[in-house]
Amino acid sequence: MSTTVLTAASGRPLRVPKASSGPPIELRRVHRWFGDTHAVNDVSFIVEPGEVFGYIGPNGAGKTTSMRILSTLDEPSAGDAFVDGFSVIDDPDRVRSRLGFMPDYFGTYQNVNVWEYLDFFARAYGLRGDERRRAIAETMDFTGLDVLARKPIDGLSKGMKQRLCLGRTMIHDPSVMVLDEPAAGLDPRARIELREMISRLAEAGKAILISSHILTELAEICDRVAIIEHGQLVAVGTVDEISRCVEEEINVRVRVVERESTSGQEAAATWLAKHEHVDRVASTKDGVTFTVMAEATHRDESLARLLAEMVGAGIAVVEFTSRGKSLEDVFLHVTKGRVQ
Ligand SMILES: Nc1ncnc2c1ncn2[C@@H]1O[C@H](COP(=O)(O)OP(=O)(O)OP(=O)(O)O)[C@@H](O)[C@H]1O
Repeated sequence: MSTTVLTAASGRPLRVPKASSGPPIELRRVHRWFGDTHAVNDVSFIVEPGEVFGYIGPNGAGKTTSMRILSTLDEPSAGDAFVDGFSVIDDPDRVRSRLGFMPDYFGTYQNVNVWEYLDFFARAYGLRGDERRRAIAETMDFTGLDVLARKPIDGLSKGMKQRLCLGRTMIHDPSVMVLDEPAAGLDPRARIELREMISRLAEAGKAILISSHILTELAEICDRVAIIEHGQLVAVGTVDEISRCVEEEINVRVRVVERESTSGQEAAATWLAKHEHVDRVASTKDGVTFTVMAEATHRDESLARLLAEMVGAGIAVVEFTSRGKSLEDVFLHVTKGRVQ
C-alpha cells in the first residue's frame, strides 16, 4: 500500500489510505446472467494500489454491470470480486467501507446545498463529529468546491456537479474508487480538471477503475486498460501493448513537384505501386494516395522510413500527410463494434 500523502488543491495533505489485506481490486472469473443475456462472461483482472485502470467497451458490453458487482450493488451469478481482499459476496459491508462508487447518473436533490450534500454522505458512511467536519472540509478543498459550500446543488454547472459527485465518492477516504463514465458530458476544461483530480487520487495510492467512451481521455490517464465486449475481456494491457497487437492500415497522401518533361506524380505512383508495404495506390487531383501497413506503435518510424526511401529514389516530395489509428480506431478494431 502506498504511503503517499494525498494533497488537496491547496497543497494541504489529506488522509492516507488504510492498510489492505489483498489487491485493492480483483475480479475473479465473474459471470452475470440476466435471463439469456450473459452480461459479464468470465471476467478477471486485478488493479494495483495507485493504478488508474480504464474499462472500455461499447454500449451494453457489461462495464456498468461489473462495476455494480464490485461495488456490492449487484451480485455475480458465478465467480467473486474482492476489494482489499474482502469478498463482495461474503463481506459486502467491509467492501463498502473501502470503496467509493461514482455512478454515471448524478441524482440531484431540491433545496440541498453543497455542504449539506457532503454532510449527508459523510454521515451515511458513519463519520462523526470532528472526523466528519474534517472529511467535508478536505473533500471541498480537494474538489475546489469550498467556495460553493452554500450553493444549492441544483444550480451547479455539470462540471461542478461531477466534482461534487467525485467528492461524495471520496468522502470516507476509500482505498478503491469506481468511476462510471465520469467524463461524460463535460466540457474540455472540466474534463482536464477531472483528469487532474483522478491523477492526484491515484498518486495518493488509491486504486481507480474508470469506464469511459472517451477513449483518448483514458489513454492519457490510465496506466492500463481492459477492453470488454459482449461481456468478455478481449484485451488487457497498457495502451501501447494493446496498440502493438493491432497492425494498422495508414492512409497516406503525397504531393510531388511536377517536372516539365515528365509527370512527377505518375512516377511517384509507379514507384509506390512496386513497394512491398504499400497498397491501393491511386493518382488523384490532390496527389497520390495509398495505404501502408505498420504496427500501430511503430507507425511514425514506418512512415519516416518510407518518406526517406521516396526522397532517396529521386521523388521530389513537397507534402506527405497521413491518417492513422487513434485509440478509438484501435478500440473499434479490437471490438469489431459488436454489442449485445
Ligand atoms: N437489470 C438488468 N436486467 C436485464 N438486463 C440487463 C440489466 N442490466 C444490464 N442488462 C444487460 O446487460 C448487458 C450489459 O449492460 P451494461 O449496462 O453492463 O453495459 P455497459 O457496458 O455498461 O453499457 P453502457 O456503456 O451503455 O452503459 C446489456 O445487454 C444490458 O441490456
